[in-house]
Amino acid sequence: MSTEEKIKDIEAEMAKTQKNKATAKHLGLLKAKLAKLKTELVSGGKGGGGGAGEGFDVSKSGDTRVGLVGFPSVGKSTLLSQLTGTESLAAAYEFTTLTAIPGNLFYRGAKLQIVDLPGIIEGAKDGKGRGRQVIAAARTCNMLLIVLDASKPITLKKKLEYELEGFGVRVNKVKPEIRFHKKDRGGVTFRSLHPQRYIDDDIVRSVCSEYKVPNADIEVRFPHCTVDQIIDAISNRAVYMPVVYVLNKIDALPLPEIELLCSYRHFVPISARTAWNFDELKERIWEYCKMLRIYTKPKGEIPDFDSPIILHARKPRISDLCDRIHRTLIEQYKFAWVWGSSVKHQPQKVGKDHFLHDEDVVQIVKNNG
Ligand SMILES: Nc1nc2c(ncn2[C@@H]2O[C@H](COP(=O)(O)OP(=O)(O)OP(=O)(O)O)[C@@H](O)[C@H]2O)c(=O)[nH]1
Ligand SMILES: [K+]
Ligand SMILES: [Mg+2]
Repeated sequence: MSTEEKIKDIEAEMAKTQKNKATAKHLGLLKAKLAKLKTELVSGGKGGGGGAGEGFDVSKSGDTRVGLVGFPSVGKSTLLSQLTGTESLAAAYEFTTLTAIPGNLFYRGAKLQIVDLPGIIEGAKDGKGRGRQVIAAARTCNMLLIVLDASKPITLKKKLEYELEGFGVRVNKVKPEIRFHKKDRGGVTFRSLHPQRYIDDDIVRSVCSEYKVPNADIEVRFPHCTVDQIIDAISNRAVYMPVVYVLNKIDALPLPEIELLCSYRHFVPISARTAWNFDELKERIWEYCKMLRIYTKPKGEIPDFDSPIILHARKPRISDLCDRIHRTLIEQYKFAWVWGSSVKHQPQKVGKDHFLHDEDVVQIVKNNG
């Protein structure tokens, strides 16, 4: 049986199983199986049946990677061409783009790789179109622009999200606070100090057994964790993806409608064809990429504000900056002078564990200098 067929079988079984307390464990197990099979499809696991998760061969370049995802003919390629100057063929027929096309956007001293992707259609899991490869490529991005056609029903957004979520792409969600720790012995222990409506010992155990985890400690630090969240924690397959919804072809819409659509969270209306509202789009991309600009300052000189070092904001420290500048710099590191919002005094002497903020200026002082 192919992976697609197995997925169909499980979905059929889930559909006919009534949801109640007695079936919760069984359903949880089916969900875990389903998640596992779908991951196989996009990660090129065993036997996906024809090009499973092969993705597209685009080497990563630049400081971050932004993917363009959407239904056919919403204007993804037009957007890539206008935003980066790299020509990607655009036309009025569906599936004009058949592979991934990268372009570069230079913004605030950073180089962002924008990747145009083929259109996705409902049922990517069935291997229709290139949905799977598109999703495999989307998973490698640091953020996504979900491009929507403003003249089409906004409910299409839900269908796209459903496809992405099915393959472990968590759209604008934060990683839930679940501690998952594998052990050598002792079986599976599940703890939570919060009320749990959807999961219990049994369900957690069955998800663990599906993922062949015989021994582990699992602690849920919030109320009413879902089975899907437990599956994500145990399978480690989820990617937490910042997403901006780009509402394209706004030039074809009357003004009151545009105003309404602008008010939705995570939405940016644009016209790719006329490059309307690109300034806001770029600012949003920057915000969602969560990157920091650090300006380095050689002793006795002014910092080079044109070419910052870009760090990714999972709280970078001075030591991360050193690693970016040179592999062995940290060995010669004595201290650093920092100007900016991360310090109280301007400048302030800091150690290598100091956390940096966006636009800090740093002068590194070495042992021998
Ligand atoms: N009115 C209007 N038309 C647009 C805009 N952007 C793109 N289009 C048109 O929409 C059609 C599809 O554009 P593409 O850029 O090929 O769309 P795509 O999403 O890359 O399509 P696929 O690669 O086939 O998935 C073309 O005829 C474009 O000229 C826009 O901002 N306004
Ligand atoms: K098209
Ligand atoms: Mg295209």
